[in-house]
Amino acid sequence: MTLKIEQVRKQFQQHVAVDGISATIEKGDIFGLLGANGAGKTTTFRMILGLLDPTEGSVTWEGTRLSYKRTHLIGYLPEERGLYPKLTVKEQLTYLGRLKGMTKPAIIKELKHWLERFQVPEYEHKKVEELSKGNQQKIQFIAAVIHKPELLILDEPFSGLDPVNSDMLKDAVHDLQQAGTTIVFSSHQMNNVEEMCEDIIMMKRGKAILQGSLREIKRSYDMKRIAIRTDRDVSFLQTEPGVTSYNETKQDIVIEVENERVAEQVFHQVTAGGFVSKFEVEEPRLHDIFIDKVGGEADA
Ligand SMILES: Nc1ncnc2c1ncn2[C@@H]1O[C@H](COP(=O)(O)OP(=O)(O)OP(=O)(O)O)[C@@H](O)[C@H]1O
Repeated sequence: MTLKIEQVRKQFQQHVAVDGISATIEKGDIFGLLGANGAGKTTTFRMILGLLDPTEGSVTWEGTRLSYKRTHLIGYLPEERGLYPKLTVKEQLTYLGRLKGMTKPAIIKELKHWLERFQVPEYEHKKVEELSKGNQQKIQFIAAVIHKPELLILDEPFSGLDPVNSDMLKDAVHDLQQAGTTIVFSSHQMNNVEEMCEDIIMMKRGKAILQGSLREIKRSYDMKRIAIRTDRDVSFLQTEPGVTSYNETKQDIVIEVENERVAEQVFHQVTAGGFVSKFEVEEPRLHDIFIDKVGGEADA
């Protein structure tokens, strides 16, 4: 089961929201879609789901176009949460499960399983409006997965969740992946993306500015962070060409350098003067790559 996005473009009047995105996502992958606010992530999701027609290009699942009619194949956690506040959790999920073609006993069985798993079995008979935002999010997640979709699209699944709930959701997503579900998700929280994805696309103003395996991206990225531990004074590094930042933490001096060549140079300078107990070149964090590539400002 392959999800294929080919040269997809979406134009709203004069505005190009998505501009020539391509990606191949294999069965059982967890694929990350990153970008600042307004970069085009939700628009891309809507095209994958068949809720929006691309202006150009195509999205196919096993060679055929996805449409919301093939709804049993797809699970979607939208960014704008869409639960009915006055319905109980059971009523809500029964309604949504029926739309996905499930029988009532199957819905109840799955619902109980998920509520147990999320440690909130007592929510079955609570109205959605009585639940906190984070807990509503868990219910919305259950709504996206209750019918065991083959393709799961999660738009900002971790927003608003505390660390415990966030971990619970991550475990659930991992288990679904193990069971063969193909998962595409967006997140502004780079640590979540680092933990979960093998492949990513980073979007800016509708275009892919970085794409591929996260490991390769990090390996090839020039920006390097170095942690140094020594009793010697290395403050001369502050004005060293190629050193882009210098910070003294409690134990280490942490600097950032432009590339590997500068890292080598710094190594020779620092070690020439005597004993250094630590000199560690770390991979760049996705957070730093994001800031470097996308910048601080939103795209909208
Ligand atoms: N129906 C629409 N009509 C006109 N413009 C739209 C429409 N939908 C989205 N846009 C524009 O397309 C751009 C991309 O929006 P999109 O919602 O895909 O971004 P996003 O990456 O999901 O952002 P966020 O992280 O804030 O959710 C934005 O500039 C937005 O204003």
